[in-house]
Amino acid sequence: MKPDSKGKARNMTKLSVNINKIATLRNARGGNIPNVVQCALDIEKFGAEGITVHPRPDERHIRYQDTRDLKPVLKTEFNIEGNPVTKFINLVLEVKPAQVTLVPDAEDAITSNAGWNTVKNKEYLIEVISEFKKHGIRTSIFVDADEKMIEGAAATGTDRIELYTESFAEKFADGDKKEAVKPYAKCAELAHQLGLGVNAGHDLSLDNIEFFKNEVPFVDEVSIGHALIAEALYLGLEETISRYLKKLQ
Ligand SMILES: CC(=O)[C@@H](O)[C@H](O)COP(=O)(O)O
Ligand SMILES: NCC(=O)COP(=O)(O)O
Repeated sequence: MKPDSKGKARNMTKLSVNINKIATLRNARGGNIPNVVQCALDIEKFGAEGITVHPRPDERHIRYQDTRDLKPVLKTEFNIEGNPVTKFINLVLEVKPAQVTLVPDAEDAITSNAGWNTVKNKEYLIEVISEFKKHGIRTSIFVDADEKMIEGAAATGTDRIELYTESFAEKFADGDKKEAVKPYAKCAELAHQLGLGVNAGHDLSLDNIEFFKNEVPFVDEVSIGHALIAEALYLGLEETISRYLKKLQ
């Protein structure tokens, strides 16, 4: 932990790179260019501290087989995200990543578009989370920055929450930075008090990450994909990752 400008304890925030979009590019031609596994290894070499994938039921980007191919070769933390339908649960129990992030996304969702209602789904989440934890897999659940949902998450036995940052990113882009980040800072503080680890992700970018990191305490990890891969088109993966790492120090 290092103190920030206000003297508050800050932990180091790990960068986990979501490689879904690399798989999207590969799938566009049906071959193996770019090679998703090789890209993940290079991303690790460039300093990322984790690799995130979000296999969706239609396997439009990351395929279930990709997760099996990645697991034995990755050296950093492997995080698999998804809706815990039976097929997904079985995959995670087979692959055994360091972390599973549960996301309540509908099959036809273009991307993740909501956090869990942790109060309504409490029993279901308790059941799924305990199964993953029994197998030594750290759990995280995707939630909106809503204090009731954080309290509900703590009651499920999850190790961490992932704050769904789309609304922060949207308001930040509109210029309302302070207001945008307020609920996230509150919820991260509350999660920490309740003994939960804090992750964050969705629409984070080189533009907004430093502000988020500086304003929101106790963030253990951010997972970033869409913007990072788009930025890398101009900067290259190595330079892009190095810029994120500097902003997350
Ligand atoms: C959980 C989350 O926030 C998503 O951003 C996600 O993992 C990205 O998924 P797509 O690549 O399918 O948009
Ligand atoms: N968990 C969020 C994630 O993995 C990446 O989201 P995005 O940067 O692609 O929006």
